[in-house]
Amino acid sequence: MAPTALVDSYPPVSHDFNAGDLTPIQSKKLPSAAPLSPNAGAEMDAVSDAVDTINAYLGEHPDAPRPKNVEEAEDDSWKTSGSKFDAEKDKDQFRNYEDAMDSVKNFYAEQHARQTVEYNIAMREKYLGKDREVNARMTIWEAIDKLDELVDESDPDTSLTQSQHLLQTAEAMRRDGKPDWMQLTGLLHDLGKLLVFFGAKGQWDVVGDTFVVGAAFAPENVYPSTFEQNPDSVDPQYNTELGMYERGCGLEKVMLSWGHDEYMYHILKSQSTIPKAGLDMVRYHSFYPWHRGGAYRQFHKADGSDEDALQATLAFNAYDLYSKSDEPPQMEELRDYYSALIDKYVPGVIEW
Ligand SMILES: O[C@H]1[C@H](O)[C@@H](O)[C@H](O)[C@@H](O)[C@H]1O
Ligand SMILES: [Fe+2]
Repeated sequence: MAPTALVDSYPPVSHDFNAGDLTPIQSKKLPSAAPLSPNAGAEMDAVSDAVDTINAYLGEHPDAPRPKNVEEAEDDSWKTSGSKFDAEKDKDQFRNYEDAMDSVKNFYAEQHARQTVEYNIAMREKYLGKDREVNARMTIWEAIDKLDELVDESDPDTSLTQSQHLLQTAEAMRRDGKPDWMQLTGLLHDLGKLLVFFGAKGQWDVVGDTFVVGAAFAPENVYPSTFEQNPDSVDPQYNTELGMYERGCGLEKVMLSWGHDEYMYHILKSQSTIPKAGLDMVRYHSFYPWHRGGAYRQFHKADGSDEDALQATLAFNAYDLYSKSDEPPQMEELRDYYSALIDKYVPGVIEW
């Protein structure tokens, strides 16, 4: 605000203030203005201590005792408040795979045939193993710009660029008053698609919905018949309800088809301070047969941690999917706002 506006909106300040105008009671309470007493330093210290005490009392002093997990407690409503921005949208217009373009159908035919257990182990070794190579050193903004070189073949719902989709997701959350870390998660969730530039075999091992490998392919997946081309579908180690896993082992122990979710989850887990719920949103956002279809519950851990992850993923999903029909956002106008969130949770140069 311009200084003139400030002056206009308040009663005019009197410039002829005179200490002699103070009533005797007031002047008694104030330390004398001049000359400085030999004790001035000590008096100032006393005043400053008193201010600290008051601030501590108000809970505003950095050293004031604060309730534990104050951030989490404040943010709790995101779990249950749902989404408002999409109230008027026709949800049936999204994820219509029956009438999708051939490129989408061909994408899933290839992905479902090629995502095997063997391939998944090799990719985890390559991208997450202790000897993993750093593919690039980039800030989040550089990564967002780079991702615009990709056109996602699996997506029947958007013709916008990747950066526009990321901003739409984040902006819809911002409009609905979701916490800052969640807005940031919206902005970052697809950056794992950079795998396309880091030696992926194609798009089939980067984008699209994810599913469990190493157990029977669930019918809740899109185009489920295309899994017949996957050699694991006839392997008795893998083609049963539990496959190579134990009931209740927890999703943490289950391998999801390799792609941008799992990769980005690990990048953020090791190089950001985004809370666990945000990491889960990234890790499971493409796991539609699970979060939308209700499949793979046999692997849920009894301690409720997978239910928590499901709640987080569902809270995220509406923004990811239904913001795709929003107006394309103006990147330049939003840069400062999101830069502050990036600096708070995932600053500087990231090792990709
Ligand atoms: O086509 C889309 C796209 O690749 C998304 O990034 C992914 O999260 C979705 O699950 C998928 O359906
Ligand atoms: Fe995604």
